[in-house]
Amino acid sequence: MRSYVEHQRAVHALLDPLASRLGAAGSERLELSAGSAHGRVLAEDVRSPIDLPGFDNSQMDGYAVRSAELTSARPGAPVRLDVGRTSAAGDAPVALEPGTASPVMTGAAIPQGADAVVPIEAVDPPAFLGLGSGRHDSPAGSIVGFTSAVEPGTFIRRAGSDIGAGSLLLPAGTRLGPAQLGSLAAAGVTDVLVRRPLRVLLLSTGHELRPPGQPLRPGQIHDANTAMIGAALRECGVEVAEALAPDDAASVRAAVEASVRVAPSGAARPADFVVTTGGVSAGAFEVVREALAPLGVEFVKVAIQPGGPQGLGIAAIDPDGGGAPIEIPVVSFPGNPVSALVSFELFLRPVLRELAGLAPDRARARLRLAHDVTSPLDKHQVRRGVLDGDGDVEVGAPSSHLLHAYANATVLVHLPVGVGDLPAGAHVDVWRIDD
Ligand SMILES: Nc1nc2c(c(=O)[nH]1)N[C@H]1C(S)=C(S)[C@@H](COP(=O)(O)OP(=O)(O)OC[C@H]3O[C@@H](n4cnc5c(N)ncnc54)[C@H](O)[C@@H]3O)O[C@H]1N2
Ligand code: MOO
Repeated sequence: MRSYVEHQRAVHALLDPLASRLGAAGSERLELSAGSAHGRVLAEDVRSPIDLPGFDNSQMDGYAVRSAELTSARPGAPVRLDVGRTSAAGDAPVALEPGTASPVMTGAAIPQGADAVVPIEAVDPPAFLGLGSGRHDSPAGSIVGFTSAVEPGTFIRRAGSDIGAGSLLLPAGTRLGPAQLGSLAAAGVTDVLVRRPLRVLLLSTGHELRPPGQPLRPGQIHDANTAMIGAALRECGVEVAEALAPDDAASVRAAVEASVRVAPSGAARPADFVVTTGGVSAGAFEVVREALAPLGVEFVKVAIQPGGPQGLGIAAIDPDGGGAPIEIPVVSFPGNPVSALVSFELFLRPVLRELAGLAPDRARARLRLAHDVTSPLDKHQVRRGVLDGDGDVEVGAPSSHLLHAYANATVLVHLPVGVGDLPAGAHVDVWRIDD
């Protein structure tokens, strides 16, 4: 039986070569306004076409001044200046006449001739004179006083201080989240070249399965794995094609063969890899094993619970007969829903997130057990748990059909090989799954 870490490495080695398909060759250009670039990864460097800020502007609501005119300003000996023209956000720059101070608003262009801004709170009077309600400039004859000197540059946001025109805004490989999309928008960028996502065929197998919404005959159950593993794959930036295979090896094989064909219209791209659930253990109708073992997929037992029976390998497929075989990586998970999702967390999620330029690991912590637990000595057991009011771990039952309990869990609890009985208060490693 292979260890969990050995199998994790094997899955990594199987899928890591897919990185070569994610370069600029397979990339696509997306309009940022459509929102579809969110979460995608840049395929090329993006340089800023403009300075940001685009012009010197004020960091405060206040008065723009010539600092040299305020050098003598003291609390008992204020410098009084005539109020000049106002600069509001969106106004073209105005000129600051010598001997005047211009009302300037946050984000407004610094008037030509000014070299500092004094916040309104520090001005006498600490209010704009006659501005507002449709009045843009203070009445003629308005005067304001300043009671301290000001350093040149105070409260001025210089043009290009965030980034200069032509400088690297975002390097290739950047994942486009809110801050990155905002930064591109601020620079006026309208479209970007992004890496194409990997595409997977997600094949759920089982004669008993019916999609949610279809009536169940005796012995039938709803297909949970397609929705669950499909969502888990999408969270890793993977594009998912779903298929529910009837319970025979020929249809499993046909679904995998169809996934590697290039559609003549170019509408649906061929899959880069295949993930299956079900049909891998010791039963009489193990269709995945029957269909894919002859093509080169290996079925193994991993010292883990849940998720013991696993399959992986390269399937060599000759979709049109007689041609050169197409090789496609396959990862097969057991059908029990909890087993399938735990398998995904341990074996597939890290490598897929790495390929997508996302953080591969779950947030980890070492926490105390709220109660005694028992785990099989020869298996790495992964239980689902929640934290109690003290932040200690309440560990759920181990059975791999308890999907509802998984849906309410906030941590995966790791009880490695060699751990048998653990008392309340003992420390265990947990992965947070509550994001
Ligand atoms: N004699 C043995 N029996 C079993 C062994 C074993 O070593 N010897 N291993 C057990 C373990 S552990 C697991 S895990 C399962 C794995 O079975 P399969 O991968 O072959 O999966 P199935 O038999 O197809 O299904 C198992 C279970 O999960 C339900 N299922 C399957 N697909 C779905 C789905 N898409 N949505 C919801 N539920 C699904 C299925 O109805 C079964 O109840 O084998 C044990 N047996
Ligand atoms: O490995 Mo099975 O996943 O224990 O239920």
